Amino acid sequence: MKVTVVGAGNVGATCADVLAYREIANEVVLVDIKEGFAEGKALDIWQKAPINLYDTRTVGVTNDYTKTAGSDVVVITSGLPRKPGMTRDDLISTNAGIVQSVTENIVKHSPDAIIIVVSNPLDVMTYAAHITSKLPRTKVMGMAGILDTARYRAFLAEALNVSPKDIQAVLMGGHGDTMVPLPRYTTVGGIPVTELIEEDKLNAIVDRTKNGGGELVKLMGTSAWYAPGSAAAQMVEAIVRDQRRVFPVCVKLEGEYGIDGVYLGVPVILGKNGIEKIIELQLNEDEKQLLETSRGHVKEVMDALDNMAAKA
Ligand SMILES: NC(=O)C1=CN([C@@H]2O[C@H](COP(=O)(O)OP(=O)(O)OC[C@H]3O[C@@H](n4cnc5c(N)ncnc54)[C@H](O)[C@@H]3O)[C@@H](O)[C@H]2O)C=CC1
Ligand SMILES: O=C([O-])CC(=O)C(=O)O
Repeated sequence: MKVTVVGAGNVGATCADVLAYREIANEVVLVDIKEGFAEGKALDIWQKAPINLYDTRTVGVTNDYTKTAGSDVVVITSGLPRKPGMTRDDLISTNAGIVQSVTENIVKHSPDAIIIVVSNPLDVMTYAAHITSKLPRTKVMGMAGILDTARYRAFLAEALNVSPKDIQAVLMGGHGDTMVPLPRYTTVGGIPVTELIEEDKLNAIVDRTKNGGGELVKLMGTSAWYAPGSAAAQMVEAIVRDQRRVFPVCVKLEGEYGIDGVYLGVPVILGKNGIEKIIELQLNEDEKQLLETSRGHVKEVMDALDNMAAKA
């Protein structure tokens, strides 16, 4: 299996590293626009192979998409990360152009690839990649839900002093402050989380999860990469190994949850064809309201992108 990662920065290089050392692909091609940058990162990852014992070949290129030809999966991480004081939506004007031009190059050289978008603002960059690619919606998706759920699970594990391995959870909606963690679908070793933690503590964890990206931006001056890069690699693994894993993934909704034409995180089955199935949960009235707020926000940013395109 051949996987391309576009953007050799913090998230892209981390994703490529996980793909290599976990031998998720035979070949990983790293692409960046900065001269020599992807080549250097790929070489560094390759030089780690004799230490960590893996044989995935890692190749770096500067904007040369011929080397990406025939990729089975492509992860797009190219674009600006936010700085303290910015929202993800502030990145739209720069990142939309980058994501669109990268997608054109990808599809030209790997017409059968499944595309995983990571660049922010995530839901709207998934929209940009999907319309540019002209691929079916099952083959163009965004990574955010695994990351947001992982943050939620990590905070819960800390609060309950249990292993994060035993926390199962699902989270829906856009990748932003309006994301919708679902305590009703959160379990700890099979036990509903609501039986193990007080309501106010759980609410505080939900709020911290919603601001999880911003918390790290404030601490580091740029956004996170270890968990995001690993989350994207986990999606690649589910596809190339046809694992049929159940993850929250950003995809274009076409009537599911009563929503049409908006890109939102929902639970899906991920396998060799990409999105194998969208799972429709029976949400209660409160959850439906939260999802509707999230839909409204993502739709506003999608409209902003359409307006930018109309003026261009
Ligand atoms: N979906 C999610 O949950 C997450 C999304 N992100 C987003 O991922 C993106 C990347 O973040 P980082 O890796 O931290 O940023 P970074 O600045 O470390 O890396 C971005 C890389 O993209 C490259 N690039 C820019 N234009 C390009 C083009 N046209 N072709 C190829 N490469 C190009 C840059 O040279 C740079 O090396 C940001 O938009 C960030 O907001 C970050 C974390 C989580
Ligand atoms: O916060 C950011 O800008 C990057 C991101 O999406 C995240 O870490 O959740």
